[in-house]
Amino acid sequence: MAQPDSPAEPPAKSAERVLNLDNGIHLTLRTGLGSGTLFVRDKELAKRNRTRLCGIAIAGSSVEVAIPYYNILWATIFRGDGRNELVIDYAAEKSSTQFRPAKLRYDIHGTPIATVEAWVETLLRYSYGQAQRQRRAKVLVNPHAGPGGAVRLWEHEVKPLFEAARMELDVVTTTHGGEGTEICQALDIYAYDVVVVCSGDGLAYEVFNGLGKRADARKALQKIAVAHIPCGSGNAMSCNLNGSYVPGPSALAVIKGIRTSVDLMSVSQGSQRMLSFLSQSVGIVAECDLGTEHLRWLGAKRFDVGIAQRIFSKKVYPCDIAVKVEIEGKDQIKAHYKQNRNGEVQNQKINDDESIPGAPLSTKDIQPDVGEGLPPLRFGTVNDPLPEDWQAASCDKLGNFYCGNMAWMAPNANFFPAACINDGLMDVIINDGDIPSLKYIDLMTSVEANKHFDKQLLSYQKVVAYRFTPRNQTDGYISIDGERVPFEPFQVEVHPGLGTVLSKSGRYEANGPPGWEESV
Ligand SMILES: Nc1ncnc2c1ncn2[C@@H]1O[C@H](COP(=O)(O)OP(=O)(O)OP(=O)(O)O)[C@@H](O)[C@H]1O
Repeated sequence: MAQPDSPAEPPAKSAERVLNLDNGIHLTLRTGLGSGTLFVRDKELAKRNRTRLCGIAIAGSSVEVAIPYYNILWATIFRGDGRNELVIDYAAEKSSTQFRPAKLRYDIHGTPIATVEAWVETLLRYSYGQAQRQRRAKVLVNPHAGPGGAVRLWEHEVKPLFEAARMELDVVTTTHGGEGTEICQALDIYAYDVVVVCSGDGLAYEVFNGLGKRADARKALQKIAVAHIPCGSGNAMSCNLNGSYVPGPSALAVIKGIRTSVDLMSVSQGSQRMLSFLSQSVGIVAECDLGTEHLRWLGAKRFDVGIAQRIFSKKVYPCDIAVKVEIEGKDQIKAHYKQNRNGEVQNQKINDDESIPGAPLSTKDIQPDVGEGLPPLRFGTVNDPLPEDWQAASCDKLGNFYCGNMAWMAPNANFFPAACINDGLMDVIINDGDIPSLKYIDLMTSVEANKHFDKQLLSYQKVVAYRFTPRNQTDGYISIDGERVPFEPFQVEVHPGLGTVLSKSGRYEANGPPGWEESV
């Protein structure tokens, strides 16, 4: 089980680490290698949890149980009529995908209250680390997301944990498409810390766009973190930020999540400008996503079925692509990933103070700071002349154009292993569509094993902007974050660290491109 970051110094004094209560109850806070755990010496509790608690086998003493700090949701002193009680709420692991809130209650009449208060504060400090406690959340639940069931998942798997963590919840079940945008456009950004979407990635797209449409867009995107509870079929955002595609562990990751700057992208098409947080695609992947809506009941499997159905058709998508490339060459990209990964501690917004600026940015193209709305477009719109220093190419045989801002696009689909959360760069992969079927199958199936990155058939670049212009086709699929947009030219540029999310570790949870550790 993942642990939160090491608690900030100063370390607790020994009296703050061990709490001795009546009836032989000892509560010990143990940090250090492999621990970060509350040990509870309590015969009765140990008897009830004979073998395991929170997924941790009980070692050594048969009267001691272990609860990782990561699972601690809250601790408080309940002051009753002449009887004070220490109450500790934690997430008990029912299975690897399900947590249930549970409580420890101990009478503390024989212990000075100040001692217990100090111990409680130490426990909370260790358990939350850099994460904000008791977040105020606007929760949006899309009852029609993915295979359905988001309302049930929210009620049973998530809400009880959020409540046990004493989060302040304002819940809306959406009634129509676009409501996420409307709500976030009008949101009182000083009344909330986070917008949590219980949905697929579509509702997160609406939230970013709602915040982006405001006159104070930049402030709103910095002040309000966006978090995802996976209830759709792809659930990319949660895979990347929570390291999970199921609601229970994701709920815990959101409770303990760290505010982190995330790159966002502006897409201009016709006279429209929209924000994209995840991806844009044209070709086989776009068709598999948007052309399989009728298979929604299959959950994530609908993408596999879509790929299999299309791979033999050798369909090509003629187009012009112009790119402002920042890093070319797979070895250089691995080296960039390594650099970024090793220095990424800086990517976290160290606390929740809204005045903390976004993460340090590695891109050379920082946008000028003008006004409070969305940053101005550095490269103009799709209707402007193409900048001269962009690499332009005509692609007659394109099979797949895929631009990603996150690594996983769905569970087991780490399409962009070199993606970094706020390096100010977008990852673009391109492959032809007329490659032999068996090689195509090999290429597509190698994504699941994270072996596609080094394949010669696949080009992989890091870019700051591009323009895509379809040619010789009357209609087709263009996907922006999984939403269909008109089959017309579009242009995209990245905004370094413009958005804010809650992440488990201040970076994407994916493993990186194969062999990045050895790159120089
Ligand atoms: N109550 C509702 N009725 C109809 N549409 C809704 C409602 N609430 C939200 N939507 C729309 O549903 C779209 C898809 O939502 P979402 O991403 O949450 O689920 P999904 O598409 O099923 O998930 P995935 O992208 O993983 O397949 C969103 O663009 C949103 O506009």
